[in-house]
Amino acid sequence: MAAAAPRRVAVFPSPQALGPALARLVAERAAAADGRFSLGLSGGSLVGLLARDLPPALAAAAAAPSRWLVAFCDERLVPPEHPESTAGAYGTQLLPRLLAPGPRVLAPAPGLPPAAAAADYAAQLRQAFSGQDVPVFDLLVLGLGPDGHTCSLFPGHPLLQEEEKIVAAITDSPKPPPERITLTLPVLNAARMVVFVATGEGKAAVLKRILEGGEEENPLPAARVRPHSGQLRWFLDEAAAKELTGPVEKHPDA
Ligand SMILES: O=C(O)[C@H](O)[C@@H](O)[C@H](O)[C@H](O)COP(=O)(O)O
Repeated sequence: MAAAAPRRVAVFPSPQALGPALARLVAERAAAADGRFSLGLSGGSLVGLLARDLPPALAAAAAAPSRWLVAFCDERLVPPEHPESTAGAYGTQLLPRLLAPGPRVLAPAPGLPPAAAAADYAAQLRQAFSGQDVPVFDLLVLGLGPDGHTCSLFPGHPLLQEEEKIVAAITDSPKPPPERITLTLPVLNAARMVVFVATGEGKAAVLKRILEGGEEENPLPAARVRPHSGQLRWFLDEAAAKELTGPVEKHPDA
């Protein structure tokens, strides 16, 4: 495996303090992007965090996301109006709160079976990132499960070996719903910057293992995210970071 990318670990007192810092980072990366800003978003608790803190951060910078391309790092194959839909959650909670004109949003086509949904989403990405063998996102914001999963890449799953596809289907996700599509590791590792966001005590043990446990023969999915030439950042709250003993950047209350 390639050498680990340099990484920074930032610890905030609470998710409420972390959110504005994450939003500022997104706004800064967008402002620094050359032309279009491509942003990949994950689901779970991130949706609420970004919906709360990204609109004010962009309003403060008077930045409209019209030059943004937003895509989802994984999606649960449920109808968009279903409470488990990541695109649906962003579509109702975040996107309407951004200044117009809004971003271009790529979302998996609803109603397709898993393999066809993955192929369709891969085709959308290939078109949006034409000229690149593997889409290079300016920023990917990833979550972390207590089992070490990220996107819909789960521990021990054959999808961890995927080297050709940029989007893969999964029909046996251990976290429901079982049918999903996900960006693959080659896409995650091609990004210019990856930020993992993990909050809560339930993530503490897995973070200790990923960040301070040393090399493993079969690394957890999140530990396999080591951008080839991009930056790797971790945004944690104190509860999630409570088992870490190595150096971290401590941030005061925002
Ligand atoms: O489908 C999903 O659930 C997400 O895309 C997944 O990758 C998520 O980011 C992690 O499971 C963390 O979720 P929480 O932040 O809600 O713990």
